Amino acid sequence: MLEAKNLTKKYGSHTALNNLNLTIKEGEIFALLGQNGAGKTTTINLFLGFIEPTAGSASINGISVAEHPQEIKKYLAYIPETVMLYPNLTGLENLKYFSSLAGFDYSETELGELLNTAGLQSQAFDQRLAGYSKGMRQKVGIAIAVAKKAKVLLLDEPTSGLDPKASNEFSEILKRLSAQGTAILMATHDIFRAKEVATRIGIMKEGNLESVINAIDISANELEALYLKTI
Ligand SMILES: Nc1ncnc2c1ncn2[C@@H]1O[C@H](COP(=O)(O)OP(=O)(O)OP(=O)(O)O)[C@@H](O)[C@H]1O
Repeated sequence: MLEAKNLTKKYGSHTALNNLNLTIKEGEIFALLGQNGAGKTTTINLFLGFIEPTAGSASINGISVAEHPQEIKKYLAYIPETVMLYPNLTGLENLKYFSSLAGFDYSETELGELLNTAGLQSQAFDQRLAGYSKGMRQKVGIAIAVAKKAKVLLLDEPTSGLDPKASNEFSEILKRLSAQGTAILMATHDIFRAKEVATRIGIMKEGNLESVINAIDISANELEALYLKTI
């Protein structure tokens, strides 16, 4: 579970995130929409402990990120817009390395199963990352998250630059993870994807979470209209 309580980040006199109150429960996918500079990445970075809040708190499974930055790493996985892995290692080797850092020692068969579950084609397992497409790298990122048994997944524009098929596959994997109880927070510019994959959608403007909608209650067209009205 992710929880923000009065979470605020200021840079000098500029408020990047203003008094965010938000709870994302197990099995929920929360999509954050908003223009460039609205505060989406700031929110994710506060949950990751990359930056310190000016006020308020971010917690993961009830543990304060600012007070226990190392402990919360056990529970979460992060997939940035561009997954940074070792280009000279294969997909399998990257997965082995990153899961071992998290304390898991998987067999070759288990590593293959994890990559398979994340949707990577088996002929790519032993190819170097340098030759992977963005979609393939995202899949290794997902496999690492699953290997770590992450309870919380943070994603920053994960589908930007993915072709529609890769983006669709990615959404299906997220839905599967949420069905298994993972709490997911995803910043995105893709209104259609947000409607399709999320359980709830938040629209941010100038550091404020202006509206929160249940995805089931709104069509993609209505969401787009609300987004344009809000920003
Ligand atoms: N290190 C920093 N120093 C000063 N201002 C910053 C810093 N990081 C972010 N900001 C400001 O905070 C605000 C929120 O930025 P943030 O990156 O969270 O937006 P975003 O919604 O993720 O935008 P994008 O869609 O472009 O990724 C912006 O006005 C940005 O300029």
